[in-house]
Amino acid sequence: MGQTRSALSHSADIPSGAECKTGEAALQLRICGFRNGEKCRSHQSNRNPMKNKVLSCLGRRKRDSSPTEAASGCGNEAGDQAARCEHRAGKLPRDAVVSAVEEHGASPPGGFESPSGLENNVEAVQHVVNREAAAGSSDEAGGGAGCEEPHSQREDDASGPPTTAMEDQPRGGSEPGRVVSEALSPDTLLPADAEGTFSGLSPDQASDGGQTLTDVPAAGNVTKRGCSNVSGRANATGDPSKCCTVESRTDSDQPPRGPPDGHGFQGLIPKLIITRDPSPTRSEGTPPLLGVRSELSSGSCLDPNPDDESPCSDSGCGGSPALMRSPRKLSNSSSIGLSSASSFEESEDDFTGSDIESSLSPGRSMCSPDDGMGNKSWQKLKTMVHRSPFVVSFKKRYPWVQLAGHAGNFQAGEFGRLLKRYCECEQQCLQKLMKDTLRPYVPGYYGIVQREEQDYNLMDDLLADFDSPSIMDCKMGSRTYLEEELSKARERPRLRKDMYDKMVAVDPGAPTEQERAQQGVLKPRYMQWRETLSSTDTLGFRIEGIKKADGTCNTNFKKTKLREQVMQALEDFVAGNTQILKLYLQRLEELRSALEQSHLFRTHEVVGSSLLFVHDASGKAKVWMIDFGKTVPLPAPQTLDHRTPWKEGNREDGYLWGLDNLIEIFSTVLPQTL
Ligand SMILES: O=P(O)(O)O[C@H]1[C@H](O)[C@@H](OP(=O)(O)O)[C@H](OP(=O)(O)O)[C@@H](OP(=O)(O)O)[C@H]1O
Ligand SMILES: Nc1ncnc2c1ncn2[C@@H]1O[C@H](COP(=O)(O)OP(=O)(O)O)[C@@H](O)[C@H]1O
Repeated sequence: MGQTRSALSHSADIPSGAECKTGEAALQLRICGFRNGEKCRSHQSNRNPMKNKVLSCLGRRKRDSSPTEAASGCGNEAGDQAARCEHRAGKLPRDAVVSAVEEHGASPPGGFESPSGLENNVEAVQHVVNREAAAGSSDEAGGGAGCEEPHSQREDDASGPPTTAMEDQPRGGSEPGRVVSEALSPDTLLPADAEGTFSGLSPDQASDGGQTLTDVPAAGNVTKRGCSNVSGRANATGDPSKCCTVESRTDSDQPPRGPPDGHGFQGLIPKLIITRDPSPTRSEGTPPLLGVRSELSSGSCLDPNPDDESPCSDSGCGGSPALMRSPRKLSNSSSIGLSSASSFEESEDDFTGSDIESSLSPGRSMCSPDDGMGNKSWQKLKTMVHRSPFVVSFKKRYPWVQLAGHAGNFQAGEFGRLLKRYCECEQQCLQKLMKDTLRPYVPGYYGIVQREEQDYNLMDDLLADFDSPSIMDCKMGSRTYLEEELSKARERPRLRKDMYDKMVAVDPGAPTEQERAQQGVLKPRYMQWRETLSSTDTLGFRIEGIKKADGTCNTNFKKTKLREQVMQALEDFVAGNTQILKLYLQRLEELRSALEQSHLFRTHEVVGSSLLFVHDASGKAKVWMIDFGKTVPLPAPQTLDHRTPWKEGNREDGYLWGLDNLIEIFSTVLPQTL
């Protein structure tokens, strides 16, 4: 992929003394109070700013801390926690949250049966509605708040989504959430095809223990940028000094610049080498893989806090207390491939005789390692796969499956809803989607709820209306990381041991010699490797996972790249059912039209979002868009057509190009099933 550079990243200073400790876990969902102008959410006892705390609260999954990572000596845990908390403490507060589920007409349709251990939670479910800031359409404005405090004034918007174009009304009907203005600096492109030289360890390494290096582009055109905040996160203090600022520079011989917070750096200078992947691609120019060869200073360590590189990462986008309270990432979680939501397990009766569980016996399991190598980490994933049923309205009992994504991100909600770990970026997007033409194609969104001191986005469970559904997750787009993540990797490169391990698990030969020596890769490098290994790069989408009605599941699609391979997977998914294929095709075409008309879509970079295909034996088949954790507004008046090949800086994501291909492939498969 064409490697130009943008400078959308930012960082947040970590105020000292931020209190990270949460109070006693409240075993309820409850109204989230919020004081206007609050600057450090970590002081709220009902917040859960700590990733580790979250993990310990959920008590199910945690970061894959390999011995190497554990022994990396990057600071003690308490210190790391404090640092991370403080880091997040510099992020945007949520202004106001009030409301209860009853206000939104979401009373149970009757017959709700609380699952074991969930009674308190269910009873106490409170629908938290953010009063949207006065600037209710920051997206329309194209962002622009930068590092400012969010608006404290909120509009009381209890209106539901528009009834037009609403195939699926949310079961609630309130308009939760808030919009936070955002700012981007469109003129902050860094040079293409850069071979950067990274230098030193930035001061924040000491706090988060991460492998943070400071880049020095070999040839550069680094323009000055201010408090840009691509994901709506900003320095909660509003202190410009805490905003990311990169000095203008065009001379590669300039001394290395420090991290965005203005700190200097020390240490040896590792080197970033952009390598080129020979795979066919549609990106403009000669899009390279971001191969990174860092010559790390001795004594440096790998990043034990790898989740700070995308909007929903705990510390990644610089300065949102929303993130602070709700770290989204479990670093190795996606490698799980198929997992159940941890809290479904926690809160529900065990469901014995799970077909998925039984499918995981060696004889049946399809969730095998990509390369069949039996790598330990992948083996471990298999044992984590199981169904987690929960009781919902109408006393319907059904299993819930998380096909991809981050483990522990989901909890059972009620009334056919589920809770996804709060991510501010996703919250803002879902909120806006409730008013967009895309509304029928996304899960209904009901606001933010809190459970056990963790905030969640409450949304429709798309499986709720299906019986023994077959499910497919297709990640859309030709790029799976934000431009921001790329620039961030250059500015503050963090080696990801977990990603290195995932890479090696699939292909031991994939890491470069340097990466092998470092036992780590940068996130964009890993993501690009995944893209070129799969059909993302060549078709603009990839299959992440498939679970079939018979309980078999397959997340072994990392190397599914060729059109024919995809076709085969689709055929298998629908079991040759022509009717289902037709319905899917029709739905995809409708979705395409809706996308082409969507204001939100036009004005957002949509990265890492998936299409969730669901059908069952009754003949129902639907497709929804999910996962908006990396759907970020563009600076006005920029828009995307989502088909133009990506060239860094244009922010095109290839979503529609991928959808075109997907539709075309479905159209090809269809006659073959007749
Ligand atoms: O699928 P595998 O190969 O495991 O890689 C995962 C997926 O790309 C995740 O995307 P998604 O959330 O769409 O599944 C991504 O999360 P984000 O890009 O959303 O952050 C993870 O990054 P980390 O969360 O940084 O580990 C990355 O490790
Ligand atoms: N609204 C939903 N209804 C039903 N299943 C969902 C829903 N959202 C996500 N899932 C399941 O969870 C998986 C991961 O979702 P995603 O939003 O991509 O998580 P993450 O943000 O952790 O990547 C999906 O593949 C799907 O199986």
